[in-house]
Amino acid sequence: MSEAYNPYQTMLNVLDEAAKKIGLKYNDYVTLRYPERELTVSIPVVMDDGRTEVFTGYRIQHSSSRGPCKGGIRFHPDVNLDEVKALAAWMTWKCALVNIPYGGAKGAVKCDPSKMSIDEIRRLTRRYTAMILPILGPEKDIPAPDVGTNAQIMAWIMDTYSMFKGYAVPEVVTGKPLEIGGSLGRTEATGRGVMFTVLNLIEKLRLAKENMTVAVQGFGNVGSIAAKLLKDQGFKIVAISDVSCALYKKEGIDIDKAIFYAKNNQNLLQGYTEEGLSVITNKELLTLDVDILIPAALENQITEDIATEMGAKIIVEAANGPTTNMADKILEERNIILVPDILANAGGVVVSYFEWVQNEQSFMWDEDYINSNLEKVMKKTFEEVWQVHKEKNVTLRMAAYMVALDRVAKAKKIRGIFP
Ligand SMILES: NC(=O)C1=CN([C@@H]2O[C@H](COP(=O)(O)OP(=O)(O)OC[C@H]3O[C@@H](n4cnc5c(N)ncnc54)[C@H](OP(=O)(O)O)[C@@H]3O)[C@@H](O)[C@H]2O)C=CC1
Ligand SMILES: O=C(O)CCC(=O)C(=O)O
Repeated sequence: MSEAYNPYQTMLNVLDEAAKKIGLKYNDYVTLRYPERELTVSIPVVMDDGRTEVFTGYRIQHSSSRGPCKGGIRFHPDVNLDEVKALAAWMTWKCALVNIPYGGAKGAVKCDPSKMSIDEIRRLTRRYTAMILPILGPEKDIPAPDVGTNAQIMAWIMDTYSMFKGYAVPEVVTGKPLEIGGSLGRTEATGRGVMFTVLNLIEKLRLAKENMTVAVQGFGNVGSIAAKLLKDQGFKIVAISDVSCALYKKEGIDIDKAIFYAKNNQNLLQGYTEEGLSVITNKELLTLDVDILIPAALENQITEDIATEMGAKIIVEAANGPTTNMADKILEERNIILVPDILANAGGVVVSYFEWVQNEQSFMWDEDYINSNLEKVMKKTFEEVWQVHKEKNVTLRMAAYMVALDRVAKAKKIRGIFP
């Protein structure tokens, strides 16, 4: 991976610039350039054919200054340490930005769940959990779903942790099934937060949502739900994609039908048909002439060349880290508005926080209460970022980092650096 595309370096570049802009001296924030703790584990798993395979896993805790570390677990064949370090740091900034009492963490296992049986995934999850267990806990570090993981995997994490403790500890993980203490609204929360972000932005820009065109890259938990909720709001979703293919329809794709199809086709869009639908390339999707582009897949998708050819007027980052530093500069020069990941996709961790609070209280909130509180948090956070963006004449990404870093640096300063 070249330096420019190293997600941790991407994060550091923005962090350093934000620190300068809010007047922090190097000593005031240097510790935030490093994760507090990095754990790499080798996870032996007996595969269905009797072979023992050893997988590499990580759990990175970037910061615990504002509370327990918090962040998802990714199962993906291409994960690497710097990527997980970046994802952990982005969690610190995201939790601070939406002002919930958490620090940031992220975990990952280098594996391809699409090529593994359910039993192999369960054995891998349980062994990985056992190996990172010393640094987990409801008051230490609380995992959640991310790419390649889901509520069932969170249930196995909860069960493995609880077995070691000797009693049920639902609050050790969020994004669990409802039956064991999961929260209503968590599955949809990230996509719903993306939808609120789009609505908050177009209100500021005084644009009417009806028939605004949207392209969504990635059709997993976040992308498919964001697409569905935006379609329900009156937006026209003209393009969607996953690893298997990218699809375009000028009149708008029937998202409910596409979701139903993918669910019954091993979560793949490949083979989906509709009258007027055509297959396009991933690059064509990213550069389509649409009102809004929503990257909802992985990092480093919007590179310099994509940014140069970008046809969208607005980008709302549902994925973590989809845009490189150089692409950011080009988009700014081209006056393409970009709402950054730590704001746009924060809905997931906000409802994770609600889930953790419900578990701590042994009490369940109803879905309307959860969704309306999520809407309030997303609106308030958007307003704060927008104000800094206008007052300081900086991009929305820079404004979001300035707000978040200020909160984390203050917490660190008040607590004092050891000794
Ligand atoms: N889940 C959550 O609550 C949160 C997730 N996020 C971020 O959102 C993003 C998506 O996560 P999530 O939806 O949970 O993950 P999922 O695993 O549910 O879905 C990921 C999707 O991205 C697709 N994809 C992967 N690579 C590409 C590519 N190169 N081009 C097109 N599509 C691609 C996958 O396709 P296929 O299935 O074919 O492999 C899949 O449709 C990630 O960046 C994640 O960190 C952020 C906040 C919270
Ligand atoms: O819900 C959570 O705790 C974290 C979700 C996540 O991994 C993310 O926001 O990137």
